[in-house]
Amino acid sequence: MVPSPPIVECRDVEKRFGSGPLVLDRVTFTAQSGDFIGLIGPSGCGKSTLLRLLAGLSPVSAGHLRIGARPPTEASAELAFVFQEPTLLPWRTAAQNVELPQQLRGVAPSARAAARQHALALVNLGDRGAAYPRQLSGGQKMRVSLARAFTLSPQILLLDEPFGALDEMTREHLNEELLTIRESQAWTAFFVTHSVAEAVFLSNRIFVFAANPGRLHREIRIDLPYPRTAATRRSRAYQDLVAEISHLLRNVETGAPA
Ligand SMILES: Nc1ncnc2c1ncn2[C@@H]1O[C@H](COP(=O)(O)OP(=O)(O)OP(=O)(O)O)[C@@H](O)[C@H]1O
Repeated sequence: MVPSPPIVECRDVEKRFGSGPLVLDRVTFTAQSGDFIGLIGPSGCGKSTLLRLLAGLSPVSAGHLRIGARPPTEASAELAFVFQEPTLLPWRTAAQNVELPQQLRGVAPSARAAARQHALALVNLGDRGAAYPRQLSGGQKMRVSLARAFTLSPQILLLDEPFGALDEMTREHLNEELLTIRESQAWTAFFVTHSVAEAVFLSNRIFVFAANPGRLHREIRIDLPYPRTAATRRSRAYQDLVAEISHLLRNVETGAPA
């Protein structure tokens, strides 16, 4: 069988801002369609910067970065970005926030309405479209933010600590919902988190970054079967992986040998 071409090809990518220090040093990996890649590492190791490079929001300083064989700036229509802050416009309802990207792209109102309703239903907010952000909980606002990203039918979903500000229970629910949504959607995810447990739960691959300069230190495959559920968190295999990767991360943070 001929292997399918990677959806992301990143080879010897370097990044520095202006004449500042090297932020990312020779980062090399490929991602296959459907990968769920968790990015973890010490503060300042360049995780968010890598997402911005993938999104074409900032140029690489050196190296080769392609999204579906194209430079990131030519692939922006295939990407959606979800940030830690839900970034909703307070004067628009949840539904109006969700449809904003399509409105900006000139999509006709009837097609917008259908996509909006579908996306809100996906995140279990089908009946809250008329609510304003101030009337929603933190978890619901993040669901709206996810729904807004899904209306773009992205091939690649870039998530920068999307659940970092939420309490643990809400975060665990949203982790499970995200994986359920993934069963019906074909996106590839890059998910930045400071939580090893969250990264292990969601990902089939974890990239552990080291800092100064930021670099890809180690890749770990997470072979736990999908669908993953609350029972996954109770499993020995899951807990062992969380312990092992937490230990690795502590060593990366303190500079001890891995
Ligand atoms: N626009 C910018 N101009 C200059 N330096 C920047 C810019 N954006 C990021 N940096 C620097 O790049 C380095 C990596 O930042 P980045 O936000 O990518 O790290 P991170 O791993 O996501 O950190 P954290 O886990 O704390 O969010 C930091 O030293 C940061 O100060």
